[in-house]
Amino acid sequence: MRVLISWYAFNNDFVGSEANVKGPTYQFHQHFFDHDQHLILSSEKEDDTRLNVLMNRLALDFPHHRDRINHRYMDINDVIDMSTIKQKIEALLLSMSDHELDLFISPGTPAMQVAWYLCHSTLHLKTRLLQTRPPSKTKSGQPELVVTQAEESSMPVSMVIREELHQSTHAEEADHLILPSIQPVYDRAYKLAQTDRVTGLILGASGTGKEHLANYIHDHSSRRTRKFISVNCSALGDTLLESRLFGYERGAFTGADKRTDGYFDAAKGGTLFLDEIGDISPYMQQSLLRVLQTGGYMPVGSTTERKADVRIVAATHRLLRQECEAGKFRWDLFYRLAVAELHLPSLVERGAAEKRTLIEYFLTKKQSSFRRAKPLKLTAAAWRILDAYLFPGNIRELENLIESLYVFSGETADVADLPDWIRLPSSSTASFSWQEHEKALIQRALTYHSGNKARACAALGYGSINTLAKKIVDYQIGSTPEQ
Ligand SMILES: Nc1ncnc2c1ncn2[C@@H]1O[C@H](COP(=O)(O)OP(=O)(O)OP(=O)(O)O)[C@@H](O)[C@H]1O
Repeated sequence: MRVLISWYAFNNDFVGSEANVKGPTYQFHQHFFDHDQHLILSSEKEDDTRLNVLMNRLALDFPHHRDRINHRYMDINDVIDMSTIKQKIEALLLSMSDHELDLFISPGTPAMQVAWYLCHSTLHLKTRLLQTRPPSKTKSGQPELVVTQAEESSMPVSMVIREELHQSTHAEEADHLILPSIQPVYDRAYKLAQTDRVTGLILGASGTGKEHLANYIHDHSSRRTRKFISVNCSALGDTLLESRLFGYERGAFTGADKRTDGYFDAAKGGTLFLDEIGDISPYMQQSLLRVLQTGGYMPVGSTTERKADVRIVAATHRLLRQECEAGKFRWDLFYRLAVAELHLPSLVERGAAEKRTLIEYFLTKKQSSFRRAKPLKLTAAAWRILDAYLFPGNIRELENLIESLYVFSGETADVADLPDWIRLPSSSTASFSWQEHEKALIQRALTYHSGNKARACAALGYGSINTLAKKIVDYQIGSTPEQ
């Protein structure tokens, strides 16, 4: 779909309280509009009388455009605040990234125009910058449409950023294995990284690489020289999570003997990764929503607000939309977080060929950390068993398995070197239900480690014991695990 997007011109699109037929928006419709949609942006929060006047006039004079004209309230307090304008239109453009976007830049304040230029040159979306030349400035006496070429040479800032990114991409390349099934996710993540503060929500089962992807976003953004801080939200109760995130003043609670900065301070200028966001309480959902809405936060026990200068990337293994539908997670927070939603597939969804490539990748990658002269080899029989195994713990389980093979095998790993639960699958692993498989695996790990949750958790490769504890409840695994 071809979409035209523009602000309206506060002065030029109006004569008094009427729409100006010589104004840029009207003229565009009269001479050049052949789009599937025109999205007119208003800086107001709601109820914009001027916008209504303009839209009514366009609908009246160009009835065949009527159904194609839409509007969006952008809620911009200060129309010369370039950074806020840029942030808001970045989010808008990313949400429409599947379309061809013509950015009509003639109407709007200079700050709005610069923001269009920056978004066009840094987001790598299918955007064109359009301007109109009024009849008084053309030889023909007719208005002309100009497609503005924002060459990189006219964009020194973004060029510098891109050059640095290019170098860092090379440095990081070895750590990211981007195979075809996740290429589109990483492409979207790259575009997200090019924005400054747009939030991202990564969805995917445990061990699918959510934190890895969040790291990739940070490494490819202009924030990469600052910190990437990862917080496992499910591991901390409300009070602890709140004081860790926002910091606290001296005397804020018993034991708070000195003023302490939180993760929002520590990650200043960088990226804050909120893992297991789906597990936070309604109270913390409200607190985070406030930060995302106001851009500020208050340390516990303080009355002074601090500005939050972080990009938030959140992740969860939960089906967050369903959690919202069930009333367990706030929709308003969901939408604030999910400006860019990224979904990582499980290993089962990624197919046999990619699983093999991942095994080979980790066999090679771990060689140097285990100081082996040659990469570990697998016998054909061991390969057959791994081909049949579904790896419910996804990449993390696969990576852990290769590490344990390096620890316990010689130059070649054979069937006998594989753990029991992989070598001797029970009838339940013949099932292709991911949940059944994971449940069986947890039961076996608990049996194997005599019910010791910490050891079972490490063997399963879960990031925290809380993840395991929750799964035990979710899957209704009894205290006496099945054999
Ligand atoms: N694209 C990739 N290339 C190379 N290694 C990867 C990739 N994706 C994930 N990994 C590796 O897989 C392991 C698991 O990834 P990660 O910790 O990001 O998963 P996760 O989804 O955040 O897990 P959890 O939900 O349990 O927190 C890590 O060691 C990570 O480095």
